[in-house]
This record gives sequence, structure tokens and C-alpha cells, in this order.
Amino acid sequence: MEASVSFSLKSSYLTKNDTKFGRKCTGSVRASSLQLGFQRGQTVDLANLTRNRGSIKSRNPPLKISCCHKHPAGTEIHNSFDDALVLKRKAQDVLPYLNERCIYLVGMMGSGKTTVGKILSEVLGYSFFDRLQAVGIPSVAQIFKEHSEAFFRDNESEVLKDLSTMRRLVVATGGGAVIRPLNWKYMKHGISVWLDVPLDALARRIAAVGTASRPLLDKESGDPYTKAFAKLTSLFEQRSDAYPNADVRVCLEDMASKQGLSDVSALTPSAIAIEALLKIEIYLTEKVAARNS
Ligand SMILES: Nc1ncnc2c1ncn2[C@@H]1O[C@H](COP(=O)(O)OP(=O)(O)O)[C@@H](O)[C@H]1O
Ligand SMILES: O=C(O)C1=C[C@@H](OP(=O)(O)O)[C@@H](O)[C@H](O)C1
Repeated sequence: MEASVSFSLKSSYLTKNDTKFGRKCTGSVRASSLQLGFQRGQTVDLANLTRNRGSIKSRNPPLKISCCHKHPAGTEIHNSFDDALVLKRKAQDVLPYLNERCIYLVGMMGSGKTTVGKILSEVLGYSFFDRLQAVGIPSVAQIFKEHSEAFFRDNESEVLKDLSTMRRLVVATGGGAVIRPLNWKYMKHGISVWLDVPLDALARRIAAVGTASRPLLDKESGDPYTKAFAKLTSLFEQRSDAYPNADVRVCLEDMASKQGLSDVSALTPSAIAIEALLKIEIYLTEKVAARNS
């Protein structure tokens, strides 16, 4: 079958809380569009943006990135007005150090890369690039089914390569992107952030939404929590050396214990985004200090 796989670039979500950040939604959208050289709603053919794809290009269909702005009805991005203010302040602190570099979120499936990534992109005025998302083929699950995991991984690497030349993006990578050293080479063009979430919390989150959209988990037998937990455990064993390559680690267990919480499930996506910004700031200021010493 002649497959046509393309990937969707979703700009930062715009919420009713946007006014709290004191900027007009369209401002950041316009800036992002200019930065990336595309217009809202326009499809950019990545195959034309990059050269020398070599063997991967000859095997795989052309990649397309399309930019769209969607906000699913009812999605709450921030949990409180206080969180929104802290997020805004932290984002302003971090932006000069970031100097337009991209942020790559890494972590196991369900660790919150998409959820937290949307918040970060919004407060930083960056565009948001969600995990590889097929246009024409409805889901990652379908790519696995109609092609193979290797096909998916090759395209994942290609997209990361292309993104590595771009600025002002928050990228939610797929959970398995960390296993290829080449992908780290691309991600090192920006700042990588590992969302480190305990496996039982991941399994609970995934069980709540089902495993159908996560093909690596869907093959297991048993109830959704049990099959998610079993597969996540074996995947983490294979990847536990790779995630610490990230520049920054956001550890939910550490956050919970500092706040006297017995369970990480009380940590909101906004609180995690704030922690990520704090950790990014520390990492970048230490780098500057080391350079100046
Ligand atoms: N801090 C959190 N607390 C509770 N549930 C969360 C949190 N962050 C994300 N989730 C939920 O977990 C699921 C997986 O999150 P998602 O952002 O899609 O993870 P990933 O992109 O890393 O696979 C979603 O249903 C999401 O709503
Ligand atoms: O861990 C993995 O290998 C994968 C994670 C998924 O992305 P999320 O981490 O966004 O769920 C998706 O890329 C694919 O199912 C493979």
C-alpha cells in the first residue's frame, strides 16, 4: 500500500486563561509562525525543508508538518490563578536563558509530556509539537499496525532531525525516542527535560484512558492497569539508562516528598510545569556560571 504519513505540528493551546498572561493569543501565534516559516493552518513539507535524507528517505513517504490551533472543549490547562501567575513569572525568568532554544520533553508513556508540554509552550509563547501524529493514518496505533515499529522509529528520528534546526518549540517526544543515541544528538540542540513518574502512577493514568492508543501496551493481556504496569516495567528496564541523558530531571517522587504528599497523583500538571521551568532555569544559569568562571 502506498502510505502517506505526515506529522502534525500543533501550536500552543489557547485557553480562556490566556488573558491572565497579559498577552494576546494571536501575538504568540504570529511570532511562532514567523519563526517556523509557516502560516497558521499551512502544511509544511519537511522533505523540502531538509536535504540528504539518505536511505531513510528512499524507504519512507514524505513527512509533512501541519500547523493547527485546536483547543478541545473543556480542557483546563491551569489549575489556579496562582499557578498561572507563577508560571508566567518563571517563564519570563527562563526565556532569556533559553534564547529561543527548543525544549524536548522525554519520559515514559503517560508521563505527561503532552499535558505539561502544552502548558510550557503556552507560557513561553512557543509552538507545541506533539508526538508524531499521522494525518491520513489516524493514530500511532495504526502506524504500528499497518507498517512496523521500525518504520515508526525511523520517522521519529527524521522528524527529530528536522526539528533540531528549528527554534521556539516545545516538543513532546514519544516515550521510546530516547533509545536511539542519534535522537539525543538532535535533542542536544535544545534542552531536554525528563518527566520521571513512578510506574504505578503511569499505569493508573494509562488505565484510566485505555491502552488502545498505545500499541506497545495493547498487546498484553489482562485488565488495563495490570497490562500497562507489566509492559511499562519491562520497557523502563530497557530505557532506564537512556532517560538520565536529559539535561534536566523532573522527579515527581521528589516533588511529592518535598510537599509532604504521600502520592504523586496530587501533583497537578501546572505544578509539574513550574518545577520544569525551575529546573531548566537552574540548569541554564549553572551553565552560564561555569562558562564565565
Ligand atoms: N499531573 C497529572 N496528574 C494526573 N493525570 C495526568 C497528569 N499529567 C497527565 N495526566 C494524564 O495522564 C494521561 C497521559 O498524559 P499525556 O500528557 O498524554 O502523557 P504522554 O504524552 O507522556 O504520553 C492523560 O490522560 C493525562 O490527562
Ligand atoms: O514508549 C514508546 O515506545 C511509545 C510511546 C508512545 O508515545 P507517548 O510516550 O506519547 O505515549 C508512542 O510514541 C508509541 O506508542 C511508542
